[in-house]
Amino acid sequence: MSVNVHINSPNVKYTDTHIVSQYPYQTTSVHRDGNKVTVTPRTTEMTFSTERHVPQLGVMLVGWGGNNGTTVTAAVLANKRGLTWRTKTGVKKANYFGSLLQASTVCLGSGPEGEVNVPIRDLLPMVHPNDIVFDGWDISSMDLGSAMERAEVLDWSLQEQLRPHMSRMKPRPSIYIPDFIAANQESRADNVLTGSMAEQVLEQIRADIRDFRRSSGVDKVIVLWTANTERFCDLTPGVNDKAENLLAAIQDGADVSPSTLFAVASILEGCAYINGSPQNTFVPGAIELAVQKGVFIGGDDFKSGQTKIKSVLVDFLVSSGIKPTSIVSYNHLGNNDGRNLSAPQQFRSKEISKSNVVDDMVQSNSVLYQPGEKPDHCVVIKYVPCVGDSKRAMDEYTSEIMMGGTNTIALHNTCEDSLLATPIMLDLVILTELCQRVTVRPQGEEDFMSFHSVLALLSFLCKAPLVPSGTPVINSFFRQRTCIENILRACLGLPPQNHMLLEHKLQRDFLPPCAAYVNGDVIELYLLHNCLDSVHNKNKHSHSSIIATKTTTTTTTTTVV
Ligand SMILES: NC(=O)c1ccc[n+]([C@@H]2O[C@H](COP(=O)([O-])OP(=O)(O)OC[C@H]3O[C@@H](n4cnc5c(N)ncnc54)[C@H](O)[C@@H]3O)[C@@H](O)[C@H]2O)c1
Ligand SMILES: O=P([O-])([O-])O[C@@H]1[C@@H](O)[C@H](O)[C@@H](O)[C@H](O)[C@@H]1O
Repeated sequence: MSVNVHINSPNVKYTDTHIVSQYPYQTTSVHRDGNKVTVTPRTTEMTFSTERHVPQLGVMLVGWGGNNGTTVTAAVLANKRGLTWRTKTGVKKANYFGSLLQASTVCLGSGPEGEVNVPIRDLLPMVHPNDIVFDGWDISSMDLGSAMERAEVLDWSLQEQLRPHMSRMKPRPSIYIPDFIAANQESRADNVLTGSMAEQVLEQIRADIRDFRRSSGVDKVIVLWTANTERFCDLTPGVNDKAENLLAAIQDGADVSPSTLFAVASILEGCAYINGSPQNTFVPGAIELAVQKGVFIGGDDFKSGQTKIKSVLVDFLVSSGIKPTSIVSYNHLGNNDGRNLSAPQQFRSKEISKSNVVDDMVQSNSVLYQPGEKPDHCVVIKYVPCVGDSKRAMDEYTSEIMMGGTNTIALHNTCEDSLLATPIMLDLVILTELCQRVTVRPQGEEDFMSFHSVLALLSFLCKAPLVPSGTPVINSFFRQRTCIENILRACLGLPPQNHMLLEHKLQRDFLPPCAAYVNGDVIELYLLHNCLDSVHNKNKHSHSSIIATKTTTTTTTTTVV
């Protein structure tokens, strides 16, 4: 059941069309001079505005017939229909476990009932995954019912219920340039476009997007790449360094990857484009084109299992003052992704995205690491057909501890790769769509502005976060998650989650700065304003004048206590 979160505060205004919040954005400016560090707090008053109308969202998947593409489509259908199915361990029910937005919660504060936690999806008006309409392309012509069977991800008793619906879905013919993916994929390629690169991209793919938007009646379309991992492409001045050069290169049929071609077509159609694979799809020319058109792009490479754990474990170790000195990540998998990754150039793309995920955490701790010092880090991926989509990940983390000690953590993690990736795909498109409805006006600015076209907020969901030039790349799991939570809180005028719980740490009866009361399915939040330094204490030595603004269903009362 969803929860209706309503913020009672003079700093938040609910109009018919928008939620408008006033938000003091507090940061610090730091200057180091030798071993002296000067820290200057800064506050910038911001106005956040979020459109309340949730559009009908269409998602076009590149690689729709693959394990992830079929599984996400099946999962949404199963949830939408409330399907259950019998397995050897009992009856299973469709759900969205693994989704940050659908299956994880945030604490809104505390009240008479204690802490109140609600699903992230209930913080702001968001697309519900059940309402997403799918379409897409694949170089394999197999219908989605048969492709779901080929994927061998979902229980057969569920597949039987879904097959009549999935079999009617047929991937559109796609752009196929064999040199970018493993040669072993050629046997699938029976559904490919012909004609020049420009005709395929600037005419057919763009026409497909327009056709889907018209025929499905969706309000907006987001394109997501979940096709095979490509080799990296060369960054070539005059070819992909600028938007105009990239468009010219496409006209000339130059060395442009299918994933970049889909990016260009999507951007030109005004559709956000997300890259779920590790290759360098977003060449400088594609990024420039997205900025010019004011279209969101995001990626790279879904962060689903082994790497997600790495971004947690290394954060835990380094934040605990323990020094990882060696990280060995081995995994084997037997799905078609693993088959494609068995080719050296495709493996190299994945090795890069899986290897850089600890850099920010390591570089943050100069007590443990000298400048430039890093743990040994080895990534191995092997293709073992027998295990199918049930990837086996084995990791060994060796760390230095106190007084020359050594700590070794060994993990064995069996991931149903596609069942870990598909909730992430849903979070990516739903978060992107929400960000398309958020604008911000910093104090002193005339107009509201959108987030930068390179949507860094998606970092939590990606192994190799794409960020605007000059922006720090954050891989730490908890920093990434807190970033999303606090930005959503800012849209509601709520302060960042600080976990201080001072109301429980001071030897006084201290009213929480943000009180939450559960009233049926409505969560009422009470923000205390002008909360002064002094508070009541039990022997009444100090004066208190906390102003609480409380809006009840009928009247607004301001109480001075
Ligand atoms: N846990 C995960 O599953 C996970 C995590 C992170 C990243 N990824 C990445 O997601 C992608 C998809 O993974 P998967 O397990 O679904 O792989 P998959 O091989 O099952 O599916 C990929 C699909 O893309 C199709 N394809 C290849 N080239 C295409 C093109 N040019 N146009 C359209 N379709 C094309 C293939 O025919 C195939 O159906 C891979 O790049 C993988 O590395 C997966
Ligand atoms: O689990 P994770 O590391 O996030 O990501 C997975 C890799 O471990 C695996 O080797 C690869 O085949 C998958 O495509 C996915 O990238």
